[in-house]
Amino acid sequence: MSFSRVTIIGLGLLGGSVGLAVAENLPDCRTSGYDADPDVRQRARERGLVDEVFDSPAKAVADAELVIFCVPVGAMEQAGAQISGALRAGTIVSDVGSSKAAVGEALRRALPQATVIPAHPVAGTERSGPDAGFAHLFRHRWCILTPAAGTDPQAVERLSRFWRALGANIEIMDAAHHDLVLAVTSHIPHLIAYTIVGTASDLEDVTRGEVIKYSAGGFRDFTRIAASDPTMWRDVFLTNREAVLEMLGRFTEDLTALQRAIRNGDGKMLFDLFTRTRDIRRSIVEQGQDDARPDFGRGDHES
Ligand SMILES: NC(=O)c1ccc[n+]([C@@H]2O[C@H](COP(=O)([O-])OP(=O)(O)OC[C@H]3O[C@@H](n4cnc5c(N)ncnc54)[C@H](O)[C@@H]3O)[C@@H](O)[C@H]2O)c1
Ligand SMILES: O=C(O)C(=O)C[C@]1(C(=O)O)C=C[C@@H](O)C=C1
Repeated sequence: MSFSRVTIIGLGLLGGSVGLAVAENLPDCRTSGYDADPDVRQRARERGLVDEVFDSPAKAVADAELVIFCVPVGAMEQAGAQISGALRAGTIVSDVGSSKAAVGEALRRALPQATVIPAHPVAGTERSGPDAGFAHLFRHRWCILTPAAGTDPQAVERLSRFWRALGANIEIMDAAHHDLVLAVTSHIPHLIAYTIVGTASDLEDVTRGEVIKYSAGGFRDFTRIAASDPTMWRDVFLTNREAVLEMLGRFTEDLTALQRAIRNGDGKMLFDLFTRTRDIRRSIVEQGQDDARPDFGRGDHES
């Protein structure tokens, strides 16, 4: 059975995209929404991100069968607590947060009576806010569900069906494993982008104007990632601290080995590594996961 009433808490990039994707793919499902920021609520009404925007979180969730929290991961517990007295029995509670173990614990603490199934659509852009969302965001993307052991399998299947209807592919994973994998594939790449753009802007011998003027493809790609929302990413690093620190330790060791290879003129090491990494890129393209493809759902929304 699919959901006929879904509430979205947080109407920025992710919340807005979920609302628009439901309208496009599940026309029989009615959506309601709430955001803590009155300006965002106003813009969400103007853009029609959900069928009805409420000024109170309790009213927004009153008849929901599914509530999805689309707020920064550090705000999940407080956002959950705001609706704790207002949920119907049997409501499924989920989220879209980028880290999963801490978010699952936060939502279960705030809503002990609810069926909590954390989720992470691995899809996004560097943009944020109510103007950033679009209906195709989840098409051909993975959505990872991290239910705790013992979660009702029918509820998990119901949520999986919901995300499949929005175009996503489903993977079910242990929350701790999710956090380790995403530390490598998403969180550390963002940290590297923030670092390299920060370093470039702090240089004394190279002016900020030169950095902007001569930014070639590689650096420009880093600047896109480094433009991502500061609140969201602060919270990701604070909630996925252990996995990020573990992977950062490995990364730092590998970077030091590269530094040594450059100093020692060890061309073979550099060539072998660059050959291995090129093969990874080729595998991604071969598997059809290259988001430069025209139907990947980003194109017309890029600024
Ligand atoms: N941006 C991405 O690429 C991306 C991708 C996948 C998952 N996520 C996750 O999605 C979530 C939302 O990210 P986003 O990019 O949509 O951010 P966003 O800044 O675009 O939207 C977040 C919204 O949450 C609202 N909010 C904050 N606290 C609230 C509260 N207590 N109650 C109600 N509303 C509240 C804010 O006002 C804001 O409008 C985060 O947990 C993030 O980790 C983001
Ligand atoms: O494409 C981008 O701009 C993103 O950063 C999206 C991205 C990612 O790292 O892949 C960012 C955070 C998420 O939790 C999921 C997706």
